[in-house]
Amino acid sequence: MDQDFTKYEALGNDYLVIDPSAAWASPTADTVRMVTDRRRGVGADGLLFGPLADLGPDDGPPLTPDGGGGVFGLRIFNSDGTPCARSGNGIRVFARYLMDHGYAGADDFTIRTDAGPTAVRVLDRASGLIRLALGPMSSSSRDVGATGHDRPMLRETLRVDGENIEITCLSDGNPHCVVVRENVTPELAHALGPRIAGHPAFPGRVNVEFVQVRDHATVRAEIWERGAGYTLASGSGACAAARAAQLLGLTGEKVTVEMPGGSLEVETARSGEVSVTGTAAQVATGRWAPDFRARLTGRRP
Ligand SMILES: N[C@H](CCC[C@H](N)C(=O)O)C(=O)O
Repeated sequence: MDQDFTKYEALGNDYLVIDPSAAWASPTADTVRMVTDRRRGVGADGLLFGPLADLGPDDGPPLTPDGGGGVFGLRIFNSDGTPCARSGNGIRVFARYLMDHGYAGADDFTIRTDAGPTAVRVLDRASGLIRLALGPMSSSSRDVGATGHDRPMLRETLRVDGENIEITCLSDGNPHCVVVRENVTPELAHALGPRIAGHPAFPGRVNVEFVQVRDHATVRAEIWERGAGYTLASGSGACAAARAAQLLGLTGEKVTVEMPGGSLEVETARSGEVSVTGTAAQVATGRWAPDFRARLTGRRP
């Protein structure tokens, strides 16, 4: 492989892809932080490690990194080094990587992450328009990782520094907390996002989506992610925003989610299955400088 890493972005949500065939070892929390650091590293919201032939003990059917069976294993990391079960933008990015690097020849394939399989359909190769089927989203507090007895988390009140905030929570493998407001801004996400993401009601932390309903088919979302902070867009966050708005009776089955980095189309089938459609694009490929590589590998250059 003539590159150590590739950088992609999906609506300004940027990811580094490291191929195990070119890696020094599996990423650790430390090395993820080093490479995603925006000043001392290459910089990204997260890191994608794959394609992998093995995801660990409860692995299910064998993965086929060569594309033979069309199932590709992927590990996702947030920029703070924590693992992340799923990423709507990251999986589209990885799908594009698989297409660009000759792993995926067909327009339909599957990417397996710690959250299970995600069905990928390439709608337009030239523009990188890709649809992901994420399955149903759960509103169960157990799936969201919230404290208290198991219950659907629709229209709950969360007390944050003396203020009562109405929240609706969902999980697609990642936990999400949706807050509907008449107007949402980056300032709101920066002010309230970290206080909800790290609230004691969510011991494993939570991704937070601030949602403004424009009309029955359009919402605007500002996002604060656990593990990455403020991002310009989030695929699973957009799904949570659209699905929560629909469950609250504010929108229909097809919703355009506008985020600072761009828009995604989210659709909920009658079965409750959620799919998301959007683009992803390659930015750069690169090589580690010898000294940086030495720090990553712990070996002298
Ligand atoms: N950027 C991702 C979401 C990452 C979620 C992650 N921050 C976590 O759950 O830990 C996306 O496009 O879906």
